[in-house]
Amino acid sequence: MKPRQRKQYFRNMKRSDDSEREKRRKRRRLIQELGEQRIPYLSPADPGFQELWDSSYAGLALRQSSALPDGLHERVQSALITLQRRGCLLRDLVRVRDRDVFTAVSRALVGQPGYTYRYLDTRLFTIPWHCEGEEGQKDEKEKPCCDSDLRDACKALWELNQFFCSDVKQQTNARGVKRSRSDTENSEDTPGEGMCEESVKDRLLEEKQEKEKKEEEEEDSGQGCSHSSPPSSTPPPDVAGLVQFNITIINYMDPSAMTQLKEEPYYGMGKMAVGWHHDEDLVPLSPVAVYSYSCPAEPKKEEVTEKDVEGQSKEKVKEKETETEGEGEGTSKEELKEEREGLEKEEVQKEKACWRVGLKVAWDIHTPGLALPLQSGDCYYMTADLNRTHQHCVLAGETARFSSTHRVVQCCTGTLDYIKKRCSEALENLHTDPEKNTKSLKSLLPSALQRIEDIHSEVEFEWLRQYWFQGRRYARFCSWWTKPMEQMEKDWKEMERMTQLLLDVVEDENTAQENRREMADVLLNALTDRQQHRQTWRDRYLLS
Ligand SMILES: O=C(O)CCC(=O)C(=O)O
Ligand SMILES: [Fe+2]
Repeated sequence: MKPRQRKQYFRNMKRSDDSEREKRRKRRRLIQELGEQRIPYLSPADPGFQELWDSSYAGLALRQSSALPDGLHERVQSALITLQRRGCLLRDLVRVRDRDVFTAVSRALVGQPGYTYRYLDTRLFTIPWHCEGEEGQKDEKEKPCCDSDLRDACKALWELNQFFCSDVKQQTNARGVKRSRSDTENSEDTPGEGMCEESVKDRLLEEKQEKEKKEEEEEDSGQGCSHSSPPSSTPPPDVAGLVQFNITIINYMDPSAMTQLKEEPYYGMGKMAVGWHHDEDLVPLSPVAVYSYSCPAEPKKEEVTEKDVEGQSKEKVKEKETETEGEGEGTSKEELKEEREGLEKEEVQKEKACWRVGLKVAWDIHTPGLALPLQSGDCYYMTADLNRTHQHCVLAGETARFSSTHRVVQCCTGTLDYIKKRCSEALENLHTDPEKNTKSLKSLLPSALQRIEDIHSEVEFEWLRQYWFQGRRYARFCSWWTKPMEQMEKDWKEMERMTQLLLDVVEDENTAQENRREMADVLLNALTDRQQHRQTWRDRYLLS
């Protein structure tokens, strides 16, 4: 970071502290205003549900389980169970509003070898999936990186991915995604998964205020649009007519094992497994495809099928009817009203037994929310700019449930190939004298030194520490990352060496005075930044 950038960085940090405080104050005030009020939301049984979907949630598509080949369901479901049985699904420690929290759902990232996915300050490393006809990914010693059980599981997820790649495209073409009225609105990422307590409660009203403020600012500056364009190296989401999903995050949660699920606070939709969020780190406008598999958690629950659950609640309704009839003497208006309310409650209960995805328009407290129930095997797609203009959450049902969420992750700075290239670039500046076996820096140009120190920090904080923190927990099942990370650690040690060499130059009285000052600047900035970041990571380790 250049000194000017550094100042800006700290100024921004201070500003974001101030705005956090300001937001908290606003939040408290708004919570009071909102009181017990709830914003309406619609479910399939409500009149106007389809119209609302068409008008305000047009980028959402449901694919019922029957759209997938039977064999694929079986393979995918058994793959998900394998991942869970093998202990691959773990709760992530993510950062939300300067705090480290565990996600309620357990997760694993499966996808293109060497890819990572970054969300809420946490980088996940892929368990590689295996393509048709391939023997299985080999690690550097040419041994398969996972055992055959896991390989088959990942292969099934790759197959599902292939299905989604072509099906999403067809669905989008067939339907011709209508532009929702929110298309012209701006959105900003709000804290996502793992979002907790007071944070969700007030966000909606706050969003409205922020949006108004933003619009004013934009009018002032004459800008129409505030979201940034994709980096130029980002491939388009759809190459040659195909959507290229490159990773999937597997989610798992058994609600009976969770004691503290948060209530959805704006609409009263029920308990949330994943709080309101936009998906992060995706190629702009790329779709997301989700496979939902609800399964009985405990062996003893295995006999209770969804049909049984439905049957049971019908039984109860019947019992009620019988009781009322049994009273014989005719029913008063009040009694009828109570009766109806009782039945409505039953309906709501029944609806909440099912897992659902909840959607809302970002920056909007007028459009009703949407709650879409998902039967086991159902899939849904979020297409066009739904993920940008809307937020989604996952509402827990009664059974345990897996989901496989396929995405087109930005790969410009998140792949092993990318970071390896960066390391080589930095190490090119290190010269080894073969005779004396001493090392020295080739270029002492401040811009070159700056670039190297930036790479040094990137390797340490975006890769090594992220890997030590959460990534290497997968090494037990899959050796794919082990060697590359060892190599990266060696490269990092060389970079530490280079920083030491730079210090030697700066301390050397024979170095020209003018250059010394500039070099010292670069060095001091890098060291101060790293010291701060290292402290943040120490705190994270202590909490984990
Ligand atoms: O499980 C789902 O249906 C979606 C989960 C989700 O939103 C996510 O993982 O980002
Ligand atoms: Fe999501």
